[in-house]
This record gives sequence, C-alpha cells and structure tokens, in this order.
Amino acid sequence: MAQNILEINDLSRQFKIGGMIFGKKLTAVDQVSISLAGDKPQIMSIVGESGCGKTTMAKMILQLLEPTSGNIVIDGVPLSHYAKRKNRKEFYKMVQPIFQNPFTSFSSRKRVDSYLYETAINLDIAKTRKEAKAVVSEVLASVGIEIDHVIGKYPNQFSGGELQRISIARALIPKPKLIVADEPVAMIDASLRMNIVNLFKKLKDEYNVNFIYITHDLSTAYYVSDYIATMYRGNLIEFGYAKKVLNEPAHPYTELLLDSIPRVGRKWDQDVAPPVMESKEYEMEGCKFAGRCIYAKEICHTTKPDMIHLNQQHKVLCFKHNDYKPENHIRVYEKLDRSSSDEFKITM
Ligand SMILES: Nc1ncnc2c1ncn2[C@@H]1O[C@H](COP(=O)(O)OP(=O)(O)OP(=O)(O)O)[C@@H](O)[C@H]1O
Repeated sequence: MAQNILEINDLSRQFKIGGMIFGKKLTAVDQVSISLAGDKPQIMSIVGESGCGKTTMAKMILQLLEPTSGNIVIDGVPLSHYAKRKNRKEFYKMVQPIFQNPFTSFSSRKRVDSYLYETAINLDIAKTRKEAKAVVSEVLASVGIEIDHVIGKYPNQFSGGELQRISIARALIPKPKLIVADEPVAMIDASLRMNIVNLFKKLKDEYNVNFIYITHDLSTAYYVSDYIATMYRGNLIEFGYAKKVLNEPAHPYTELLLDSIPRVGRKWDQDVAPPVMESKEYEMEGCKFAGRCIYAKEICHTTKPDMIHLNQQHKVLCFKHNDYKPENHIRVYEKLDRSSSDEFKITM
C-alpha cells in the first residue's frame, strides 16, 4: 500500500486576541487529525463557514504559519524538514499554493510570461528560457490557454477567471504532489466557478496531483471532492468520502449545510451563521455547535465530544453517535422534526 500523501496529526493553532493584559487565546484549529491515502490522486475539500479555521489550516500546510502543536507529514516527510532554508526549494516542488485573489499572486509590473519562465527556472524545471517556454506552454495548454495569448501581457490585461487559470498553470510547473487552493473561486464570476473547479478534477489525473480545496461553497465542493472535511469553530467535525458525507451526513452541522446544495456560489455564512456567536462558540466547554444543534442534549453543552469512527473512512465529532455500532448501524438519537424549532429554520 502506498504511504499517505498527507497526514495531519493532532494539529492546533492558537492566536492571542484582545489586549496584552485582558487578552485571551482563541484556538483557531483545535487538535485536527486527517490522513489522505496516497494510492491515487485525491481532491479533499475543507468546508465550513467563515471563521471556522480553514485558512489557518491552509497556512499551516503551506508553512506560512507555525502550528502551536501537532504536525503535518507530506508524502512521508514531516514539514519540519522543509523549514530549513536549504530545503525550501524542495518544498515548493512538492507543495504549491493557489490563492483567492489571482491579481495578488502576480506582480502588476511584471509580464506574466516572464514570471512563469522564472518560476520554471528557479525551481530547476528548466535551465534555459527556451526550455522554460516549452514547460510553460504545456501547463498553460492544460488549463485551456495558449501561450501566445499570454506572451507580453501584464496581469491587468487578463480577466480574473483567466488569471486564476494562469495561476493554476503556474502551480503545475514543478509537477507538485499537493496543491493547496484557498478559496480559489471566491473572487471569480459565479458563471465561471465550475469551470475552474472542474479543472482540478481533470488535472489531478493528468498531473497525478492531490488538491486541498478550501471553500465556503459546498455546491462546488460537492461536484469535485473525493473527500470532505467539515470544520466548525476550529474543530474537524466530520471527515469521510465525499459521497458518503454528502449523502448521509453524520454531523447535524453538515446536515444543516447540505440544505444549501446545489446552488453554486451561495455562501453558507449568508445562510446559517449568526456571526455574533463566533467568539462565544470558540470558548464553549462542550460541543461548539451545541447552541445551534437541534439534537443537543445536556452533555453536549458540558463535555467535549470524542471523534467517533463510523468506519475506516468516515468519522464524526458528535455525541449523537457515541453508541454507534457498525455491525447493527444503531443511531441512538431520534431525529427531531426540524420544523418544530424556529431557531434552526434556514432562510433560503
Ligand atoms: N492572525 C490572527 N490573529 C488572531 N486571530 C486570528 C488570526 N488569524 C485567524 N484568526 C481567527 O481564527 C479564526 C479562524 O480564522 P480563519 O481565517 O482560519 O477561518 P476561515 O474559516 O478561513 O474563515 P474565512 O473563510 O472567513 O477566511 C477566526 O476567529 C479568526 O478571527
């Protein structure tokens, strides 16, 4: 069996918020563990509404932020190996980012083709400009853009969608094992979002590359993901095969979110998250979702739930499944009638 392409082990990140004296700590990512098999390329979406810790996770995987505790291993190599300056190039060959705003990924005063050639040369993929041009031409073709359309142009001469496709091409130059795309379609015209996300599906097999797709938008995640990780207030609350999680959500929060599918571009935070609850929920003793959960019992408000493994590929952080037994599929909580609780009604 191939080794895991990604292992996230008990990963946490705290931030100090407030003043020096009365400040407190916010655990933006709280003991998250995820592993992703390396036998074939995968797309794992990390989904959740604003402020749940997605970007903090992405930044730790991209080594832009140090974990407070826990560690990350990519294709058998701990990220700490790449922290040394001499190993940085090795890291960029292995892991590449795609950010939300393609216009900030390119210098506005530099021609886009020069930038792409430099990437190929700096990462030792090409020795000469001629070789670099061949590499760049190939990756651009993979995202549906001809090199002649790019030559001599500056970033502002492209549309947002085009420039995002070019930044995907740039990420492919070193043929990385993992691409971390943090909200890559959030700033793209809604009509073009699926085109970009569908590219991930095509490229994962063409380039044998894994994607971590971070998004608010469950509808795009729905179409491309092999795995889905749902986060809520820093906790990983559900992880599993996308089809399984989306067809039979085990966590009440995933269930709630699924009510917004399939409407491409709709953000959950417009639908379900009262932002005033964010900091209060981060501090909650028990399950952070308890205040909004239609199944919540007393224990949910007082005690942290354990991660329950429903099977090898599906786990959930919820007391609802504490007595789950795979052999007889017992679910101990009776499903409540949602319509009986005004508090949890979702406005569409
Ligand atoms: N540098 C920081 N200092 C203090 N708090 C931070 C910092 N970065 C993030 N946070 C807090 O950590 C929590 C998680 O933030 P994060 O940006 O990871 O969430 P997110 O799910 O990516 O949200 P969004 O989709 O809005 O970007 C939030 O409450 C945020 O305010």
